[in-house]
Amino acid sequence: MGLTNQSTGLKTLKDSFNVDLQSPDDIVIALAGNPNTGKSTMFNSLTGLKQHTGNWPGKTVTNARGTFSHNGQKYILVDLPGTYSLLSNSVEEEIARDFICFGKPHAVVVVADSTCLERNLNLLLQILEITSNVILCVNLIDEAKRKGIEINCKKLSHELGITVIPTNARNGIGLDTLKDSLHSMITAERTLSPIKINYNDQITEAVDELCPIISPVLENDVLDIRWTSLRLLDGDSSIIKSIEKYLNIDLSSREEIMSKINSIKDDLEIIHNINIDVLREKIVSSIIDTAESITTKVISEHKKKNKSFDRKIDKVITSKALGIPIMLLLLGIIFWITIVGANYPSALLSNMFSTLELKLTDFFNWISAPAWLHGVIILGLFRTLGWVISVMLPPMAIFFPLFTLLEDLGYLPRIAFNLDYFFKKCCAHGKQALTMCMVKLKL
Ligand SMILES: Nc1nc2c(ncn2[C@@H]2O[C@H](COP(=O)(O)OP(=O)(O)OP(=O)(O)O)[C@@H](O)[C@H]2O)c(=O)[nH]1
Ligand SMILES: [Mg+2]
Repeated sequence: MGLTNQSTGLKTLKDSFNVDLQSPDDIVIALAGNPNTGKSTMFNSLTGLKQHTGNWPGKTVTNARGTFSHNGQKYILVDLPGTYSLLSNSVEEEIARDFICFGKPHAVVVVADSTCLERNLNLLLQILEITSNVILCVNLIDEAKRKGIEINCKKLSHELGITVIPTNARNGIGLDTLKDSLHSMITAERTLSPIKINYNDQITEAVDELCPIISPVLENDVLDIRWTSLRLLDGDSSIIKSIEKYLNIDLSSREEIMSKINSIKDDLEIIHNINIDVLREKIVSSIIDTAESITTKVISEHKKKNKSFDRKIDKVITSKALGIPIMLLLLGIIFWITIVGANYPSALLSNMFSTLELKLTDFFNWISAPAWLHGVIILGLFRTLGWVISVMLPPMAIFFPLFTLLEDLGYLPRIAFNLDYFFKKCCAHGKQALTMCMVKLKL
């Protein structure tokens, strides 16, 4: 397919996404996927950078960039925020969608969590509607193995019509194969024809009717016309804004397009009883059905005792009745251990600094240092440093390991789940509780 010749989007990449290509031969790769699937871990392994990673969803909130070379070819890797779809339900979804649509990366590597493949395929299928240059990394294979889940990657590749690589981003397993596959993709002459989502007849007819109207307006090859038509029909106003922002085309002022969209929508509602909500529901269920049918063909699950035990624990710690009390109790215990436990090392450190201060004062007296110098260095700098260390260090040294323990046990996403209801009330998301927690502690 010779992706090195692709030039569309290079200007947009630099101007809008701050991805500066040193040479026109540089290849831009986007890392996309559901939250918490190991994208940043893979990004760090490939580029040697240190993007923030952790065992809860929603850590990466903006695009991060890094580079690596393979077989003499330079690759620019862009780590996108984790998203469950590209239907612009959140800012992260818009960031990821806009980069894939308008940044026109040469290829997209979708990092999927192999322990819940079906949910991850929903996003993959949506990305395949926008671009065919996609490689799927079935990540966390070690976790899948532990849970008795077996994925037939060869069959999955055949079903999807794209390259599928089993990976363990934490240990770097499969990353060499990924680099080789990227190399083959950019040098290959053949065009990929991956699987497409099958929508019902009424939706397909509606899209077919809108495509010829949209096609001459949008620049050649910039956006997939069918995908764009579907977004316009399902009332996604953010795509109109993004088209204006990145392509400088104001669709909302094109009378012929807007009236055609409205007349198709009216026909769908009057003739087929498909209003905008039903249309969205049908689009989403077509994606889910396709993902489900593929998953059942490629996955085999051996029931393991520990899996059902995990589920039982999950049911209790996220239940309506016990979820919040258990969370408050656990966080209360951690808070108590942090505060009470920190008192002892704090007192020790404080005593140590007081003794040291006396000794240093004796030393200053011995050398007959002026009072102002003693005031600045000992009573000012040294005493403040001593206070800060004795007060701040012990709680941090206790809290962070405990927080890491909760993270490794997988409890943090459960906290986000339990708090989601309350955060939603103020137009936020439960996962922000964890980010808030980290920011508060860093302060
Ligand atoms: N066991 C195992 N853990 C992994 C693997 N890949 C990543 N992880 C862990 O999974 C967690 C999430 O990884 P991240 O790289 O932060 O995930 P992300 O997809 O960037 O997450 P968001 O930015 O929130 O979307 C971290 O604790 C990683 O160490 C893997 O292959 N196996
Ligand atoms: Mg990340």
